[in-house]
Amino acid sequence: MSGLRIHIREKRFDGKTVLGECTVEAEPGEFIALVGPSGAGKSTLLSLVAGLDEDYDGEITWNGAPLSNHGESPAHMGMMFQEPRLMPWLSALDNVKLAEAERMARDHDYQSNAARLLEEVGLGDATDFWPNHLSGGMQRRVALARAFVVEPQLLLMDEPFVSLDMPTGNRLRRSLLRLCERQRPLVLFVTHDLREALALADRVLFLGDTPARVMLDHPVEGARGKDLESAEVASAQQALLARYPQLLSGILDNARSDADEDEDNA
Ligand SMILES: Nc1ncnc2c1ncn2[C@@H]1O[C@H](COP(=O)(O)OP(=O)(O)OP(=O)(O)O)[C@@H](O)[C@H]1O
Repeated sequence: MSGLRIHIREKRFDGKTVLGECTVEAEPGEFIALVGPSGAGKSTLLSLVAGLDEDYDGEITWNGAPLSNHGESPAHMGMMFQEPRLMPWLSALDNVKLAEAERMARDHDYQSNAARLLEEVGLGDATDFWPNHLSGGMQRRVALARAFVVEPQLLLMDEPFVSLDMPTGNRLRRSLLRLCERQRPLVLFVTHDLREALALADRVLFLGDTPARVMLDHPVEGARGKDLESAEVASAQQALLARYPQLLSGILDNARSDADEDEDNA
């Protein structure tokens, strides 16, 4: 098949099975959100796909070939995490260029896309800034540009916009969708915010149970890029909650306690 196929039979940490039987198939260009209660194994699953952890029983393939971090990966892969993980001694531009280094070494005619990507995410005037002179939202923009500069066929995102204020998060979500529209990567996007999943994704996968497995594969109605705070997203969330109350209670409890924490910190 074309695209991504994940078949995990088992993933253990310290003798404890964290992921059980999990199968996910996804086509190139799809945007898939992965949600589930805290500790369900979302980040673990992403790190297996990223090849950061190869100690598991199962197979992960891209267009039928093993997707491995060793040697040449069959899919250009982009990643973005909760923390922007920028090199503090490099400018914004050089941080993005760093992700192109391998490609530049391989292809001497390759022209850097780093400046154009920074322009696209709204940082055209800040390319020479050091990370510690950038706001948290701007640092995430650099990380977003860096994820896309490799023109990824597969983009792995682990809560990339968590703990940003709503307007900053919304601007980043819009930038992400614009870049997706142009480059059409397959996106695996981990979030604990069900509204964010319903606003961005084509499909939402719910990871849950012990050991974790995919408990629900939910196609999202409507176009990508809904407003997180819209009535459309609220009613989609309500409908899901009414249909799968047991499944979603853990996720919504997380979201509520995060919101309480944000209020306490405000
Ligand atoms: N390196 C590790 N060593 C041991 N246990 C680990 C390790 N990484 C994760 N775990 C355990 O695996 C389980 C799944 O963790 P994971 O971080 O993947 O969950 P998650 O769904 O991403 O959670 P959250 O939403 O809180 O980030 C948890 O019980 C966690 O404690």
